[in-house]
Amino acid sequence: MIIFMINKLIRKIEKNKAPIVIGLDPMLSYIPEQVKEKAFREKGENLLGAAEAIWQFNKAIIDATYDLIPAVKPQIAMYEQFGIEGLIAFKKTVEYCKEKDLVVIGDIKRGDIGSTSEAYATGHLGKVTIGGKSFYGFDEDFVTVNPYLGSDGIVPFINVCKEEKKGLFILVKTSNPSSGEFQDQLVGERPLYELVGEKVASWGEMHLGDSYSYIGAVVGATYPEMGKALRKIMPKNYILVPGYGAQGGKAEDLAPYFNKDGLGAIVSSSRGIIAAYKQAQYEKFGPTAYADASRQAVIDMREDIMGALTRK
Ligand SMILES: O=C(O)c1cc(=O)[nH]c(=O)n1[C@@H]1O[C@H](COP(=O)(O)O)[C@@H](O)[C@H]1O
Repeated sequence: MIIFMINKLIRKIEKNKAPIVIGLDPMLSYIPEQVKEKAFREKGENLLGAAEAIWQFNKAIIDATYDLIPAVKPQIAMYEQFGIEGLIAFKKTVEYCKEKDLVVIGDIKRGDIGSTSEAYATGHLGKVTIGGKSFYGFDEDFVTVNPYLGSDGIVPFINVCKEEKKGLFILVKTSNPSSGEFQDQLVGERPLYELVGEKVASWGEMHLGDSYSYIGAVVGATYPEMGKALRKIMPKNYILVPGYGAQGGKAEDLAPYFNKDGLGAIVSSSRGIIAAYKQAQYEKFGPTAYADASRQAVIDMREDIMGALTRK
């Protein structure tokens, strides 16, 4: 029997005691020289070589951490910047993570009108039919989506999720400094992010896995007061919480994003994990043991967050 990915995600979070996700955002500047040199030697100092370097970099980090974590979140822009070669590295990364039984959240932040959204949803979560056969495109388990175009943009994604037993994380309140420019605007007396949160809650009620909906939300770690309010508004939606670490989000601020059952949120960190070897704290590993530094950073992040939840 195929189970909803949200149920698998929760099961893995509970098993690993780790409500965390590693963001695979491989900027070339994060990749140690020896990895780049080898890739350039083998494939050329060009788009193909760069794509090879990010793939090899990802693979080593996945190998060093997959037993500790429930999920990864590759951010597609970091691959797209290398054109088709980068997208092939994205696809290889998704496939490899799935082989390691990780839940893959494709951070693609799509949102468009109906038929175009349908094509995005098909390409990233569903399958296309060609002749008499069906083919999966990128085949992630969840994707991030932007709700600015309203239901027309979101419903095609929900339909594919229902069919494929996959899921979404819809942007509700983002972690970046200017997120308030639009998201905090009052509509009547309510900020827009709360209205979006209510809509996400109602989509969630209609699309439940076991205990939680497969329609999740994104709420940045950098706005804990808003996180607290949104937790109440969206009790059954899983919240993806980016902004921990590099953007300043702290573990002690994260407890309100979780429900009383200890579930309901998954905290994301990209640079803080994949470029850990560059931080003073992990200096002893050096660039050659970059994947070991990432493993240690995952262990530390898990302890930091679980510690804050226990003190809650
Ligand atoms: O959807 C996201 O993941 C996301 C939403 C948001 O509000 N803020 C945010 O930073 N992100 C993503 O989370 C990652 C942040 O990376 P770090 O700041 O390095 O942990 C990037 O891939 C962002 O695109």
